[in-house]
Amino acid sequence: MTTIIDGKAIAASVREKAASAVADIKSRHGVQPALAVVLVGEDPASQVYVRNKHVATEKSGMRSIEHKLPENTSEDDVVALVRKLNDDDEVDGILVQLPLPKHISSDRVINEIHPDKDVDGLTEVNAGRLILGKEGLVPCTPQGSVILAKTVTENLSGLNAVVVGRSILVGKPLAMLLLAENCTVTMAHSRTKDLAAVCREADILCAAVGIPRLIKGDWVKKGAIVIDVGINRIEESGKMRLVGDVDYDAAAEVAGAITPVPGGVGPMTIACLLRNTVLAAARRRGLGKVEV
Ligand SMILES: NC(=O)C1=CN([C@@H]2O[C@H](COP(=O)(O)OP(=O)(O)OC[C@H]3O[C@@H](n4cnc5c(N)ncnc54)[C@H](OP(=O)(O)O)[C@@H]3O)[C@@H](O)[C@H]2O)C=CC1
Ligand SMILES: Nc1nc(=O)c2c([nH]1)NC[C@@H]1CN(c3ccc(C(=O)N[C@@H](CCC(=O)O)C(=O)O)cc3)C=[N+]21
Ligand SMILES: [Mg+2]
Repeated sequence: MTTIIDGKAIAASVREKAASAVADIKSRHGVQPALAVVLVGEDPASQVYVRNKHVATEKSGMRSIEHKLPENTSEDDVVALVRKLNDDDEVDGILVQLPLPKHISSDRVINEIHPDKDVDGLTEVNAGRLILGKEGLVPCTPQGSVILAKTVTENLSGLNAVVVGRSILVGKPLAMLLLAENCTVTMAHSRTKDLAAVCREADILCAAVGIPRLIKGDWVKKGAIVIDVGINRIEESGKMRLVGDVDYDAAAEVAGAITPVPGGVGPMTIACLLRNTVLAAARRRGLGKVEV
């Protein structure tokens, strides 16, 4: 039998832990952790995500500060806002929603975020810490993906992990986290030869590509853990629907465990963002160790 990994339920438990840490911080130290989200432009999908983050942040007991800037905002103005948030002692976490409009360098903007407030874990400092095995803020989607895999098998040591996709936001940090779990990691991408054969070797198969149902059922090894990061909006029989990068129905026939889309990795991303914000608040404000 295939286990359908319930990302929504697991995310709810991560969010509960974050909420009780927030309550604890409030009662013991009288401070309310705060997350600032910066959204530039009117991309509909980004607006939905930012809205969801806002609701989840407030539900956890933290303060949510939204900065919505028009599409034509200059790079310098976005950088100026990030610097202002860096200097604001009440702000614990800063998230700049990606993608940014084309005239703005996301690399420049992201690296202006103070590493201790970088709850997305995307700055050079946090990416460096991850690769060096030092403590830092870990990107949310990869973090959530590994939590989900570990609900199936707590010990991932020695397993063959294949990560399809090598983006800075997902694929690369996910490969690093799986390596830290002592997996044997293969990173596949658009130039990989015979992707099907590479995938068939995977005990843990992670797809972070952005192509609907790229990964076919017969690319999945029997009993494998399949983590589908992809979020693709497609039109099917006249209706819009969300599908992953994995051909879910076919893959579920062979996988040992699989994440659905929606209800898999997506909710974990937001839960881990709350977790990172609590961790950032505790570290920055010198509140000692918090359990999240
Ligand atoms: N669930 C969640 O919370 C999140 C979901 N996502 C979703 O995850 C997916 C990936 O996002 P992201 O990493 O930002 O995407 P990017 O577009 O930044 O990266 C896509 C990666 O896929 C690789 N790729 C493209 N085509 C192929 C192919 N035919 N075969 C193998 N590899 C290929 C690219 O390779 P190359 O480097 O060679 O170009 C690249 O490394 C998207 O569907 C996105 O919506 C993203 C963030 C969070
Ligand atoms: N700086 C930055 N950090 C990000 O982490 C980031 C980003 N930019 N830009 C866009 C991507 C995408 N992303 C998602 C978050 C939640 C869901 C999510 O909650 N998904 C629900 C469904 C939501 C729906 O119905 O659309 C689910 O899969 O069940 C999906 C995708 C974060 N991203
Ligand atoms: Mg990219």
